[in-house]
This record gives sequence, C-alpha cells and structure tokens, in this order.
Amino acid sequence: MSAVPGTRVEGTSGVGRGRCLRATRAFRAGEIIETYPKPLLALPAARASRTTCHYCLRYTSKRGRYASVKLKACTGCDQVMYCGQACQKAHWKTVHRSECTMFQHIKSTVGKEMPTPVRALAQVLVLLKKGDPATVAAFGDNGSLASNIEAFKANEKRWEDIQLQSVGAAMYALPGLTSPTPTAAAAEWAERAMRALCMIHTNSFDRLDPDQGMTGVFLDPRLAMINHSCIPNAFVDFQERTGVLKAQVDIKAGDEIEISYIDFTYPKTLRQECLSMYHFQCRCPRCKDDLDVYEICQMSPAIPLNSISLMPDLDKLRNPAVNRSGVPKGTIDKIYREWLLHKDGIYEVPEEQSLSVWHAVTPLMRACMWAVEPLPMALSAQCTSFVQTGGIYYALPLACFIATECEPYRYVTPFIAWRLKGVMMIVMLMAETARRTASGEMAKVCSHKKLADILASIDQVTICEALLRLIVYQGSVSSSEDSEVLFDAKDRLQDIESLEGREIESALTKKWANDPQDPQGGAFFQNVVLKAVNDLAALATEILELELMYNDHLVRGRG
Ligand SMILES: C[S@@+](CC[C@H](N)C(=O)[O-])C[C@H]1O[C@@H](n2cnc3c(N)ncnc32)[C@H](O)[C@@H]1O
Repeated sequence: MSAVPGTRVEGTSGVGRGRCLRATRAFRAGEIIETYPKPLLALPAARASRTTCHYCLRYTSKRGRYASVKLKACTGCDQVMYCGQACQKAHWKTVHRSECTMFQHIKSTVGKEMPTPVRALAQVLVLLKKGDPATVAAFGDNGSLASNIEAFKANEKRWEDIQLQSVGAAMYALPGLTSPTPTAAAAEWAERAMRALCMIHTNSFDRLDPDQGMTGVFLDPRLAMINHSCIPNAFVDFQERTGVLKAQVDIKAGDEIEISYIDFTYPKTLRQECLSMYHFQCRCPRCKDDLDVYEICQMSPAIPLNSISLMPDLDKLRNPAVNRSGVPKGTIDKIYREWLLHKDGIYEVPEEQSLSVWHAVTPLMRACMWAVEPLPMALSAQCTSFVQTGGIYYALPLACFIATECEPYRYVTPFIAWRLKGVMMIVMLMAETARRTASGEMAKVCSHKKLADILASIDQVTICEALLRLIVYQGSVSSSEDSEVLFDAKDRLQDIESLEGREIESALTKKWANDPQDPQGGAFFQNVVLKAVNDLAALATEILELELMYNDHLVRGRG
C-alpha cells in the first residue's frame, strides 16, 4: 500500500482495534485529508440501479445537477445503466466485461435484481477468478482486508445469510465451478466467497445521500483502514465515483483519524445494534458514559464554526436549555423503542395514530431535549406529513425549528451535509409559501393568524437569497467540487439574481456573504434573516399542538 502524504496506516490486523489511519500533519476542519478515486467496489444500490449511472454513480433526479442526464442500458445485459459512452467504456474496462454475461444469465433465469451485497460479491468473484491484481491483493487468500469471519460464524442467523448469499453470488459468477457435483475447487471457492462477503460487510461504506438515503456501496482498501468512533473527527463525502475523506473538526498531527460507520446521533442501544455487524464494542466517550447529543455538543471543538450559521449564539450551544431531570439516562432507549412501535402513525388518519407517536416522545419534549433522537425523526416526519397533506405553511415553522433547535446540537459542524440540507429545506418551503402568499392562496388556506402575519411581513425572496448564500459559504468550506446541495444552492441563487427590481436587497445579501463580520452585513443577517427564521421556529410547538389537536400538556409540560 503506497504511503499518501498526510496520513499513515498503523497497527496490526486482528490485534486490538487492528490497523488505523493516523494523521501525519494537522488538518483544518473542512480540509480534504485524502481522496479515493479508484475504489475496488462502487455500485449503486439495487433499488436505484435503473436511475443511476453504474460507473460515475450520477443519479437522475427531477431538479438539480443531474436533471438533464439521460441513462441508457448496456445493450448486452440490459441490467446496468450509463450516462454516456465514456462511462460505459470505463466501466467495461474496470469490471463490466467480466460480468456482462453473468447479468444476461441472471436476467434470463431469475428475472430480477440481485441484492446489492450479492451483486458486489459476484463482481469480486469474477475479478478474483480473472486474477485482477488489486482485487486479489484485497480479497484474495492472503488479502489485506479484515474479514471478522470467525465473529460472523459465531452468529448463527447471520452466518446462514452469509452462506446463502455467497452460494447465490458464486452460482452466477462462477458457473462452471458450482456444478451439482461438489469438487475440491468448488469447496475452495465457496469458502473464498463467504470470506469475501464478510470482507465486504466489514469494509464497505454505504454511500448515503441526505435526500435519497442509501444510494450505493463503496469499498476502497485504504479507506477501509479507518476505525469508527461515535465522536468522529472526519467524514466521507462522495463525489460521483470518488470518495473524499474530510476533517470534521481540526485534527492535529498524530491524531487517529476516525469516522462514524453509523448515524452517531442515534441512542446508544441502536448504535450498538448498527455496529454489531462490525463485531466490536465501541468505547468512545459517547458510548462509555452514554452521553447525549447536548453533552457531546458542549465539548465539541466545532462550536466556534457556528458563528456563521443559523445558530450563531454560541452560548446556546455551550449551555443548552434542557432539563434532564424527567429523562434519566437509560430511558432514552425505552422512548426510542416505544416510538418505533408507533412511528408510521404520523402519516395516518385518524389522528389518534399520529398522537401515539407524540405520546411516545413526550418526555423528551417536556425536557426540551429536541435534539435527542427519536424526537428529531418525529419532527422531520411531521414536516414531511404536513407537506404531503397540503399543510405546507405548517411545515415551514417546523423546518425552521429543526434547523435551529435540533440539527446544530446533533451535527455541531455547520458544513455537514445534513445541516446544509436543513437550510435548503427552509429555502424550498419559503419559496413555495412566498408563491402562495403572492397569489392570495395563503389568506384562504392558512388559519394560523400569527403565522400568516409573519409570512405577510417578511421578504421571503431576500431571506431565501441569504440562506442560499449561507449554504454556498458553508458548503465551500468543505467541498473540493460542488456537492448536490451546493450545486442546487448556486442554481437557485442564479434564479433569484435574475429577478428584476431587487438590486438593493441583493447587494445587501452579497455584502453579508462576502464579509459576514462586517457590522452592516451582520446586522442585516441578524435582523432580517435570523429574526424571521427564529420567529417562525417559535411557532412550531404551538402549531403541533393546534394542528394535531393536542392536549397542550404534551408539549409544554404541566407548568
Ligand atoms: C473498516 S475496518 C477498519 C480497519 C481495521 N481496524 C483493520 O485492521 O482492518 C472495520 C473493523 O475495524 C475494527 N474496528 C473499527 N473501529 C473500531 C473501534 N472503535 N474499536 C475496536 N475495533 C474497531 C472492527 O474489527 C471492524 O470490524
């Protein structure tokens, strides 16, 4: 493995935490630590396989960066899609020439998509069989990747799945070897397939998109050297086929680089469940002392980065106004389980179904622990439910509330994609409510007087412009190239800039964005943008009570 400046691999596989990646120099928050442009595996998720280019992994969507991308299927197997000839050629060279016949066979016999890990394994097996050097070095009999195979075997149910999936992949990838009469070679390949699947589970990363969810699987042997922490100092972004490792906070030379394999804001037992696939006990302080998001936030070195964000009041991050007395440690997991039982009720009628969700999370609301899961998930689901059922006006205060009361505590670093998506959600809802306000529709539909008054009094377009500039500002801190949300923000900014008669407002937002420390720009952001967002956010709990015909004790407590 070649040494890359800035980091080195240390440790021994299978001993303690095994190998790890260590910084050999300091990195600033947002800085790129290293990139992985030639992954061994980069596949779209099975459910996205008709809408994603199988080489560059661009996915088609209605709006945004790839809206105009038209995908064409491989004429051989009709199973993989490409956005153009360059991608088709590159994919053919990388892997598809070895798997196209296999996909044709699968299509004619099974007739449906293989699950993503099986497809990934089949790809590894055809390349192993062919003797592809990089694949042999990682997955071969003396391959570099950790497999944790003994730990997988110890879990009967999981091992059964591994065996089944391995047989399925081997059947298609190695048709001659898995004939009905077992041979020594077939047994060897079966063993190899099971080990390779354990390696895939241990070392691959889900490509997670805040909008689309799981969009694919990515495996690079060097990226696979990074250990997990629920208080990570780095994160991985994906730009098309390239994985990009970035610093989430300032990192010192000599620090171990750690990412989170899971959503680190989940409650402890859920995190442990998600991590069980990796077969280790996490001993980070969040796990050891069962610290909640507020406690982690208070000690985060990323707090000062929020001075240009929707939460510039750093004291609020350092001293959150929560009252834990009603929610002793350990009860959060119980609340989470209770919420799981009822969570889908939020989208259902009659209201009692939805109310059971809120009953489950009531202790967290009373303690003002808005950032502690499952409360943010319940609030986001309610926001979506309002949008889907025509209550877009009510979704806006909720989105403002989530972006100010939940996300800054959960993801303290303000350029994390989830934070930027939260700001973008406000922009999208505000643009929609502005349109309906202008057409007079709002006056007919929105019965909440205070909300209607705020919407009628604010300059939504200017606020949207400032919020988009905030996304561009924060997004640029951590992006080598435009991410989806950054591209979308720039695209929407162009639309706004093309509106006539807004020269003064536009000049103000630009002035602020060019120098957020400038007193005039700062006052504009405070008095126009933050005031509107905070005023809207302040209506969120009241709207929940009214719209859900709540007993107000649920949200506000009994005084
Ligand atoms: C992607 S690999 C990371 C590199 C690995 N340490 C190695 O030597 O290959 C994932 C595996 O590393 C180990 N690991 C990762 N994070 C860990 C942690 N915080 N504590 C203990 N083991 C960890 C677990 O065995 C896990 O299945």
